[in-house]
Amino acid sequence: MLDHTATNLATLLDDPSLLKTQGYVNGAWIDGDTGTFEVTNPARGDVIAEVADLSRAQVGTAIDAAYAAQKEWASWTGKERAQALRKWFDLMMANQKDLGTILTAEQGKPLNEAVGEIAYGASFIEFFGEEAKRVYGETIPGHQRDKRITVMKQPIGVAASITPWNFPNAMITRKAAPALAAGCAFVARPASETPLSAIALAVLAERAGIPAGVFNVVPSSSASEVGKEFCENPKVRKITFTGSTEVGRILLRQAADQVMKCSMELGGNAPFIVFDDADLDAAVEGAIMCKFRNNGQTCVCANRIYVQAGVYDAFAEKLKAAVARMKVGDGLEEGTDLGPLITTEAIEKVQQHIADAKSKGAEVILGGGDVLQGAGNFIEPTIVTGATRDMLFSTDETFGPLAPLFKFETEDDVIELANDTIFGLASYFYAKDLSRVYKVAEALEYGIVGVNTGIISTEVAPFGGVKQSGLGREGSHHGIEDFLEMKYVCMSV
Ligand SMILES: NC(=O)C1=CN([C@@H]2O[C@H](COP(=O)(O)OP(=O)(O)OC[C@H]3O[C@@H](n4cnc5c(N)ncnc54)[C@H](OP(=O)(O)O)[C@@H]3O)[C@@H](O)[C@H]2O)C=CC1
Ligand SMILES: O=C(O)[C@H](O)CS(=O)(=O)O
Repeated sequence: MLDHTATNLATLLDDPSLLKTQGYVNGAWIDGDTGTFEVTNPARGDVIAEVADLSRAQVGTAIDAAYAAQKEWASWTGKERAQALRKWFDLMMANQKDLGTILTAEQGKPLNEAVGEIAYGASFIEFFGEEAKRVYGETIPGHQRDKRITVMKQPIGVAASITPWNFPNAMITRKAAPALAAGCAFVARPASETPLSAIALAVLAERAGIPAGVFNVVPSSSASEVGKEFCENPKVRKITFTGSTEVGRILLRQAADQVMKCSMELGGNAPFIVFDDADLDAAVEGAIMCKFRNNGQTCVCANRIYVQAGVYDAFAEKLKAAVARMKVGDGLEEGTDLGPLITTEAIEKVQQHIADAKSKGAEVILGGGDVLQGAGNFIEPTIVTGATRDMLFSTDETFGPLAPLFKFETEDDVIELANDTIFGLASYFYAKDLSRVYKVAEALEYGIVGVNTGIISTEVAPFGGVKQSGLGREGSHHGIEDFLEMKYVCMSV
């Protein structure tokens, strides 16, 4: 474990100019009217930056700038917007390691995961740059001999985003890319824990020649005030949010007053099912990636692991051996598999879930949730067996390195168990029998089903949830529709 010296982030970068701490509004770098707020490295506990704390009035100014810039941006051809987005993509990839270092320093994930997130985030800009040229309309045969009907799609206007700390780059680009490709202007409010990655995106947007006012970043310590400005300002026509279902409900209620279009990527509670006929080694590998990516801090992480009785003990032993080999440490350190959790509250939630499970009869076969020594938010990964549906992790998202193993007997039993949640984002199962694969994939009530894989995230597919996991889809050619309005023209000839 590192001795937790100060991070001195700028000294770790090839291009320290990527490390800015101001807001980016209408093409200008601005300080916050309400001072600054601190950003800390969750692995070392040291303050790595003091970031501009923009006021609600300054967020309003950013919205005004976006409103003023949007019409001109929408007048560009799809190809012209595509060329600007391509330059932004190229700059992100050229600065991938620096962007990853900034991300790890403020969020904590291992550097290889952070660098991977940059490529994932950039892939949305590349993909939707291409889609900018394919916003097609249609003609419809008239309902009367003298009528002609054409349908056109136009950008919705100003879109505003609120995003979480767990993917500080990709959650912004997954929204900004389709918005800008569609001809919208964008105001991004990043999580207060991780604003530096968003600001670095603005540095590169400016270098890519994206016009002033089209892409704005408004760091702020007050999320609720910014959320209210986004929902109450009549110049904003779309709010797009990634985060907890609880906050999603707040924003939906606030947006209702203006009947604002909303995209919501909310909480999850993913089941990960291992059938008797699964390739056990593949299932263990998939469980490791699905459960421990970002140290369990993703909305698509396996939250409940169901293993059929015939392979339960073998799977538990294999998983325990694999997790025991994982290294907990500073994400900036070579060889780290599991970084810190984002806050001490996140640690307490994992410990609460472990204590609850033990009190209801679960057995800890690895770990136990002890905090590891050092200034960072480090906690040992834990596996429990004997998990049952009355335990907290059956209904609540753990959002940390806890793998609860549930035993099940039949296919019908596990489908009922898997679907018994208010959430419906991601689900996974390992099996070989083809008819079982088809039946289970159709029966799972989720927006995403991973079959014999633990990683489902890609820019080419429509990411999103059903039930209380959200509204709308991000990624794939569907993703741009959320930033377009459809209009038809009925003409008498
Ligand atoms: N479906 C998905 O793709 C994802 C879902 N999530 C879910 O989010 C949760 C974990 O992420 P977490 O960041 O803690 O979630 P939160 O919902 O607490 O925060 C998400 C964002 O919303 C902001 N926020 C908080 N309260 C308000 C408010 N009243 N009005 C406007 N904005 C607000 C936060 O700001 P600040 O941090 O500055 O307080 C942050 O930027 C988990 O439940 C996880 O499943 C997370 C990521 C992806
Ligand atoms: O915030 C998240 O958890 C992401 O949506 C998960 S993913 O898209 O990176 O898989």
